[in-house]
Amino acid sequence: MTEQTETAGTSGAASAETASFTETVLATKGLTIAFGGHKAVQDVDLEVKEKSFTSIIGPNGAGKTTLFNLLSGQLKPSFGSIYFKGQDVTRMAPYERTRLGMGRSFQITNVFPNLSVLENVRLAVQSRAGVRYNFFSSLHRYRKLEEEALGLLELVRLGGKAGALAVQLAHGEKRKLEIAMLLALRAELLLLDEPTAGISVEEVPQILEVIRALKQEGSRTIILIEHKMEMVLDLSDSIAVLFNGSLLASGPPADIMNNETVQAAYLGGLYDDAAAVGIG
Ligand SMILES: Nc1ncnc2c1ncn2[C@@H]1O[C@H](COP(=O)(O)OP(=O)(O)OP(=O)(O)O)[C@@H](O)[C@H]1O
Repeated sequence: MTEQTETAGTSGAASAETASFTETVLATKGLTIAFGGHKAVQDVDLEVKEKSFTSIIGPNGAGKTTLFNLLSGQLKPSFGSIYFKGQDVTRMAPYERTRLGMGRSFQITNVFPNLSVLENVRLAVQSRAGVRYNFFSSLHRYRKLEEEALGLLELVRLGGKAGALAVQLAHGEKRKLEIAMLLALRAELLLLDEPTAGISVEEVPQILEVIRALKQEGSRTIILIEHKMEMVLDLSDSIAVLFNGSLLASGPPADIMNNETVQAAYLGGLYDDAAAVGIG
């Protein structure tokens, strides 16, 4: 059922407006998970190029979040494998994947509500540095950690809130803080699961701006689950369409829009956001 349209970089001759990506950073082979008799993710072969921006779309219940749970290690597959930078991570625990550079925002559980925004990010930087290096004791090194934390807060447009308590942040600002803490862990692969879900309409453009800034900075691979199609089309180098747990198609946005299998699914009334996508 899977129809692979040409993905950016796989041809070696990407179009003028599409960046060229060569290295595969994440791959799944035959990834499947069944809950009882129901296959929520079925035989998914996904290939994500290093430093590319991929969106995963599909109707409610298509298996998008389940796929993320498999990628981040919250769930173990019934069949299939996951490779990160060529290494088989299928059986690794979530924290091991995080250490390798796979980052998912909700894994950030250590937001201290009564510490400042800056202190939260500084602690995340420190915990990463503490894992990889020796304990930081000197004031000079402490200031380095704080500088890094401040830089990350600027990147997520939270520099002006550095001194605020985390508990005082608006919902959208909390999302930005989570992203900053994820960046503090030096995640090379960011798994962003509907970052605009549940935030106010006014805050959506700010989250979009942060995600666009991360993309433009260009040092990370980003996979986004998102229902807001204008955002998906604006940001994505590649789109993967999930349908009933299967990968229906993947490729550059223009190819996905023109893909007959995707169109048939949309025109069949099986996809709620058809109008937003502009198909049909
Ligand atoms: N732990 C679980 N046990 C049983 N069924 C599950 C479990 N997790 C997910 N499912 C089922 O797997 C299917 C895929 O769910 P999933 O949440 O991954 O979809 P989704 O594409 O993320 O949907 P949405 O866009 O609504 O978030 C659904 O039918 C869901 O009910």
